[in-house]
Amino acid sequence: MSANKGNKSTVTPMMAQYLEIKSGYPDALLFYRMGDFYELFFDDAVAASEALDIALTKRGKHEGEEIPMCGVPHHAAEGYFLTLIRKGFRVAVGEQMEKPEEAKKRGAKSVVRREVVRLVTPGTLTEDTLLEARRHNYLAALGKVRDEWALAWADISTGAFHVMPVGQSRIGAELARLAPSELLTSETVDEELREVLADLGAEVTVLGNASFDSSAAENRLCGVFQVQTLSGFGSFTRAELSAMGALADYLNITQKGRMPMLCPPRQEAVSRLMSIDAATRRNLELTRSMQGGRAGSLLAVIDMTVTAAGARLLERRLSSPSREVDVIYGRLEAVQWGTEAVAADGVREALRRVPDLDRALSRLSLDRGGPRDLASIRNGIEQAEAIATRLDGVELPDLLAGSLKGLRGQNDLLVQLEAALVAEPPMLARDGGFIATEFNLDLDEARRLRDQGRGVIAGMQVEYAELSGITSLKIKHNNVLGYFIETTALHADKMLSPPLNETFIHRQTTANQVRFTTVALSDLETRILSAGADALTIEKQLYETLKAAVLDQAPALSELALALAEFDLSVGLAELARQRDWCKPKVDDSRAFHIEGGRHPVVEAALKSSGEVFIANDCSLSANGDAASVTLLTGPNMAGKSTYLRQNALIALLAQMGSYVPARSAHIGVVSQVFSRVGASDDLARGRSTFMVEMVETAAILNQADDRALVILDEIGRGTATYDGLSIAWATLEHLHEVNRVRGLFATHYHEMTALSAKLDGVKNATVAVKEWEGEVIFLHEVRDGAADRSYGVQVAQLAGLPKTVIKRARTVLDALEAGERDRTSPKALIDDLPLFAIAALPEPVPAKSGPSEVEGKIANLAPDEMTPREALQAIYDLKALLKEKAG
Ligand SMILES: Nc1ncnc2c1ncn2[C@@H]1O[C@H](COP(=O)(O)OP(=O)(O)OP(=O)(O)O)[C@@H](O)[C@H]1O
Repeated sequence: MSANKGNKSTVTPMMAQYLEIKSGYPDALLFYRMGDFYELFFDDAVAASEALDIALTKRGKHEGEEIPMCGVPHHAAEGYFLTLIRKGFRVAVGEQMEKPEEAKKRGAKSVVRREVVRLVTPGTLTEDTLLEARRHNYLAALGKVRDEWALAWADISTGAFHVMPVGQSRIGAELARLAPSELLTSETVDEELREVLADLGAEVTVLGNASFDSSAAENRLCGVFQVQTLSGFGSFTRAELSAMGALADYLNITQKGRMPMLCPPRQEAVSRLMSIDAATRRNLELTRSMQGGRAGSLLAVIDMTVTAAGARLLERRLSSPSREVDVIYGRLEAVQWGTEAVAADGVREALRRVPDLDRALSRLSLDRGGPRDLASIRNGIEQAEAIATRLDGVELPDLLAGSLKGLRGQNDLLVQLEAALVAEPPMLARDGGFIATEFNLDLDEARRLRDQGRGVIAGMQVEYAELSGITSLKIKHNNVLGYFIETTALHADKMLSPPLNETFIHRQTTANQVRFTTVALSDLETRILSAGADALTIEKQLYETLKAAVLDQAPALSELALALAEFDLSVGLAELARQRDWCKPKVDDSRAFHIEGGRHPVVEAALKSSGEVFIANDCSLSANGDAASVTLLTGPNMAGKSTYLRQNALIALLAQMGSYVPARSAHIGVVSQVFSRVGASDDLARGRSTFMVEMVETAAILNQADDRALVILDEIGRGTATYDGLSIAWATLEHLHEVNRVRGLFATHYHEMTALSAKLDGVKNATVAVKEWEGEVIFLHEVRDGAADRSYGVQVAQLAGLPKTVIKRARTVLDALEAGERDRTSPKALIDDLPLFAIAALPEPVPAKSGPSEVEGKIANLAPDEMTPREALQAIYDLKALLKEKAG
């Protein structure tokens, strides 16, 4: 049953109000506040009960039919909001705007006034419980005016606000970088970009074109920032204004006019950042692993920050490495300071005590905060001061010297907050108890009266017990009766008869108890209550004053929070470099790419946890002038080709985000774009064939890569028939070399391609070494110059546990094919010549000989303590060779 068919004349006043409010929010689930609960009705109730797995009940009738209903307690609502949002719903929160008594004054049948105070959507969350502390929660808007596009994005939980123009072909990549949880588009844009947006995985909210009107946007934004003109913030294109304006409009709609604190918009220039498209991000597992979570991603492995804001800054940097040498250099200097300075450890310790200032500030500005947020601000400033003092007189690199300035200047606010707040205040201002004693004399006085009153009540209980002779008599309190005297029903008669009934006034009889009051108790209660209420009123006023004092300093506090995050990130990356033995890369404007002893940080960490060692490898892609430099990598399956390819891309990326890198040394001429593709990855979700996806992605590289691009191609062409695949891979490599002139790594199983190195100056061959022993492969994971002779696919299949008969048969087929290729016989003729498949009897194991053998003798002569690992390995090979020889 739908709520919309309600005929208001036949419905109860409350249902009429419900339907009226609901009609304004047809796309949201309306949480309608009723006392201590939020209730949902009609279709909303059915959908919510299913999504939340809560009971669906009924409440009254509407047009003769029962109304489906479900409800959740208001204090637990946040959790339910989150579940619903994760399941793709949006929630409208309808609150009671007055007390029931106030409504009654308007007439007995009046309904409490209710209004939607907030629309909860994925991009507009602020509650700690709903957010991931270490990740940004971006709300983005995509604006288009004529043929210009722009992206604006904000994190209202921290106040960050950015905008930038974007070319249409880059929209997907930029959205992949930001990974917003909600994207706003206009009706027109939504149609035009349906496919890109579907790929995004974010909630797309389509707004009317009016929200994107660029002229209205200017006024709206001037209103938000309370300025006459936006020119103080920079000059914006019409498309940028449109995107920012839509964002502001949406915040206004969802927050019901209560604008969150937003920093002035910062313009980002695309040309200053390394460009990494969506497929590359997925493929390199930068911030999310292939499984979708943070675990297993590069971010998870390198995150040694100790504050939430530091972790968010790290994610930002990793998602958008710079291509400006100065910026990169500045960040690297900061990390270097962290690795060397004695003071860095102390800074890290102080940072551990820093709370999430950004999010506390944002909640306070939206009036969703409480005393605990004030305490977060206090504790944050305290630690900032402590760090600043610790660094007094210490020589700092420019970036951190700038941050140090941001840490200072909040002493007045700190003094005020320290004096005002108790050490650990409660979350909500509602119940008081957060202002310290001796901060406000009136408050101290009101509290004294209130607390004394409680002492007097205890005395009164003793007095009445004596008077009545009932030792079990108690004075209790509840929200309905206030203070009352209670005895068991056993004493009812006595209490209700003279002389006691002259003092005790009967109030209530329950199954087992009788309750009374007295004139003296009522008086005392009034005094306690008013003292308590006075105390609460004063505390609430003080809360408002303190909140205003904090918000007054909001811009400076945001700067302070950023400065703390910068310190956290620098010392976090320094700690990482120290622990993992990473080196400071050299980054410049050349076209160098020279890495010695490079490692894959994620694979290395995984191997380490199982006690294995990662083999470091060099990589040299340095290019002459504007020529290309591509290494063609061949080698068996499982040898480590993919790992090698990715590790070099990751090293470039880490260097340009301003981090040390997992290598012995690294020299990188700035990379403007990174492309990484793996052949034939499934993309069934998008309904494209694997090969089609591979080709679409390859096309994107060939069309976009310039001579500053780093291109990593892993087995391109393997998704189709051998000769088609080889031809495509061949032509792709030629194009990358001749036209795009990139620096790149190209892994392939098409050994025919190794011939290209003779024809193309910028192409050289490399292979990952293996040793073959008795038909088995031993992976050495060493990258060497030269080409692999074969793929060892059959041997790997054997390792994977394919039945021995299948392996044997595969060997026969392979030998025939290889022999045929040499003699140029057609495959058809070869197949015809092969003997039929038969389950061959496996050879019996050779029985062991008795007595010490020659092999055993040699083993006895080995001196392990004097051998290098290489000599030891060689000795094992020799022994095995001997064994084989003996076995004949
Ligand atoms: N340098 C290394 N040192 C130690 N172990 C490594 C190294 N490189 C790779 N490995 C190990 O080898 C495994 C296979 O590596 P990878 O997937 O890169 O091989 P591949 O050559 O790309 O294989 P395929 O051709 O089958 O895709 C990895 O999971 C890792 O455990």
